[in-house]
Amino acid sequence: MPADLSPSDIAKRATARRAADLVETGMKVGLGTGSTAAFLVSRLGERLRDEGLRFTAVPTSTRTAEQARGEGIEVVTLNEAGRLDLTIDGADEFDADLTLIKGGGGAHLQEKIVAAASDRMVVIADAGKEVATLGAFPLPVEVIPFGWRTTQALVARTLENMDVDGGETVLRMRDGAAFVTDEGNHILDLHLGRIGDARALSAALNHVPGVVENGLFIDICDSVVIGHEDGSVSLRGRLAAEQG
Ligand SMILES: O=C[C@H](O)[C@H](O)[C@H](O)COP(=O)(O)O
Repeated sequence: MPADLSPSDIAKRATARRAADLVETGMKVGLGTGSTAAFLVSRLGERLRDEGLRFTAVPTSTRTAEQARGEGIEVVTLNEAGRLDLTIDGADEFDADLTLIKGGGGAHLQEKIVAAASDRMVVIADAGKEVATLGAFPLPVEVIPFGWRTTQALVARTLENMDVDGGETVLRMRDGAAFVTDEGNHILDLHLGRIGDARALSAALNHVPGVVENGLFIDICDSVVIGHEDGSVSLRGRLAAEQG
């Protein structure tokens, strides 16, 4: 291992390298966003140069698109690609049902659309992201800028009727201003502590006027590759079953 990688980065690199092996020449692949996904894109660039791997990528953010192009990967839009074979993406939390919280980097809207367009979604995550109950990580909710304070109040009222422990809703900030997503929207981070019923919460949040999409991914991810700090990986879901 290179001395400059932290234990956490060793875990991220391990999961990314294992998932990168799933990509085959000719595939159309959704590329996630975040620090773990960055290891994936870098590994795919290596495979492209070393093994002649050729595939088409649909990135889930401008950040990932820039990195992928820099690696020489062919990037197309989702509209150009249509149906995708596979999406590989990071997550902020996942539970035993492979329900996810995503959006810590503010990219969950594009990520959810790309994952939904894919035959399968494989998550790459370090072991610390596995939880018994979702909700310690604040749930990102993308809202349109128009009237966001009203949307925030409506979201707060919605949470009063939900099976959660907390209800604080915080506008995400960056450099002293409201964070702006690739789609020109803002993010409310919901500090819930515990999410008792992710399906009910997701439906209720997406029903609020002004909400574009929340960061819960339900029945979308089929496998998780978990990276450990010793450089090993373990599998959950379909990939675990396939590998026996
Ligand atoms: O919006 C960002 C994405 O959902 C990321 O995949 C998620 O936040 C995990 O990021 P990281 O790999 O940096 O922990």
